[in-house]
Amino acid sequence: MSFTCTTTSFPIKVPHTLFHSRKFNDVFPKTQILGTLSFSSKKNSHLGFKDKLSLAQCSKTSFLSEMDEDCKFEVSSIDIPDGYCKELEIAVRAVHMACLLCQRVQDNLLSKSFEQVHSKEDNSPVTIADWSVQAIVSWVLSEAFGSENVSIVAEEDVEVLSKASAVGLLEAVVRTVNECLADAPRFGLKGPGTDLDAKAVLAAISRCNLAGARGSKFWVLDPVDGTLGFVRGDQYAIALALIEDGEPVLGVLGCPNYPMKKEWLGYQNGYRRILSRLTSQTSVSGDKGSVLYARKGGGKAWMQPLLYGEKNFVWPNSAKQIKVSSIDNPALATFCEPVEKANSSHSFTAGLAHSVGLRNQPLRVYSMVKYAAIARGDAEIFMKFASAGYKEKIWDHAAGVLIIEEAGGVVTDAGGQPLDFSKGVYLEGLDRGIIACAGAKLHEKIIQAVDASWNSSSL
Ligand SMILES: Nc1ncnc2c1ncn2[C@@H]1O[C@H](COP(=O)(O)OS(=O)(=O)O)[C@@H](OP(=O)(O)O)[C@H]1O
Ligand SMILES: [Mg+2]
Repeated sequence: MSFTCTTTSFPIKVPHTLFHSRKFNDVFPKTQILGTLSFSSKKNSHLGFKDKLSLAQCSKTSFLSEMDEDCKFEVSSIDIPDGYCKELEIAVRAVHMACLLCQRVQDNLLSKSFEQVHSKEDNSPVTIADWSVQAIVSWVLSEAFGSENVSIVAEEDVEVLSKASAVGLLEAVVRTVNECLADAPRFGLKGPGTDLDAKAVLAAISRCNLAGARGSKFWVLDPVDGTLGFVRGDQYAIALALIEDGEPVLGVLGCPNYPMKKEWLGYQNGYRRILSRLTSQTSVSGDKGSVLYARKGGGKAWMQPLLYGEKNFVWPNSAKQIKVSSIDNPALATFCEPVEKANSSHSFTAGLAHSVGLRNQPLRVYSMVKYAAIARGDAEIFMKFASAGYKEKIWDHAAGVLIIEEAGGVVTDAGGQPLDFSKGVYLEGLDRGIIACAGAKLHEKIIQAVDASWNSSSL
């Protein structure tokens, strides 16, 4: 028996069949069923109850006194996600609002002009959607929890927006933010009452700062992940996570162009752009867009459709549970990777795919939608091998990692270690690259293949 728990009432993991046996009830008369969860772990596999464990609530004292020598099964405490309910709901609602904001901006961008795309100091693109989403999420979280209690680490700053030459740009951001906040009541959130002025919008954006990443609890936001996909009319994501003690505890991923059904994901690079020009917004809207979320320790991940038309958002908004794929044979698996060669070596992954017998063409998708694809079971493997010297940022991974893990998958660096969110804005100490898989067996194979081919690669 192994558990460490100091409370008097605590959850335990018990093999499902044993839980329902008379023996168990005799031994633990005071147990109360909390639910059933799927579970598969090496630690428990010797029990022969690999995939179904019941979640029971016991009192520690009765547990200890009534545990007898005949009971030769392993019990350990479970991290039940009883906290963060409010945080999760607010975060999901805010991301839904951000998705609709982004859809409006993207449609406008595609139908009118690309002049609305600006360059940051590092030459990466940024649009009014990036600043507006950051302002919205920052404002909503601060209103809900009090700005003094909320620390947000996010990608954008106000440098470009604050320049005298950017007055028109700032006006566009303020307009976009207010349009979006006017919709807050539809999402069950309180709006500001009167429009925010430029000063308030800039304050909301700059309230997010990188220093927060050193704290023990902070939100991390990528307002528009995959900006290149966004400006090209393709996939992108809004990624929000809550980090506590260096680990993501909540993850929310808005994927405005990833429909509840997977069909369109495979049509890359411009298919959606063409589609959106050929069809009216209303005719395609019902089929596109989803928001995924998970809470650490819940053993469940969820997906909701975006809100359309005049409807009001009513929690849990037709949430469907999502699970990773059960495919564990590389020959049948599909792997995703970044679209741009500059962001991950396509030649290395092609060699690696060949070496493990992966036959399907890689699914090249912009943004953290790749994490969503694994969590939803639409692909089995995600690999990213950036060039030497590039340091991965926490906001590009936190939400996706948690959602995949809770959907039943595995995410580590290429050395098999969990990603470390405790060292500031970068994933410090990351070994070579990132590997996310639908299951442990596939993951093991990919890790071994990386080891076998790494030295002969040019990475
Ligand atoms: N050189 C280099 N190598 C690796 N990664 C980089 C690099 N430069 C940027 N980035 C970060 O990658 C984010 C986009 O990753 P993707 O997986 O979406 O790539 S791709 O657009 O599909 O090619 C991208 O996120 P966004 O800036 O939000 O788009 C960056 O944070
Ligand atoms: Mg990003």
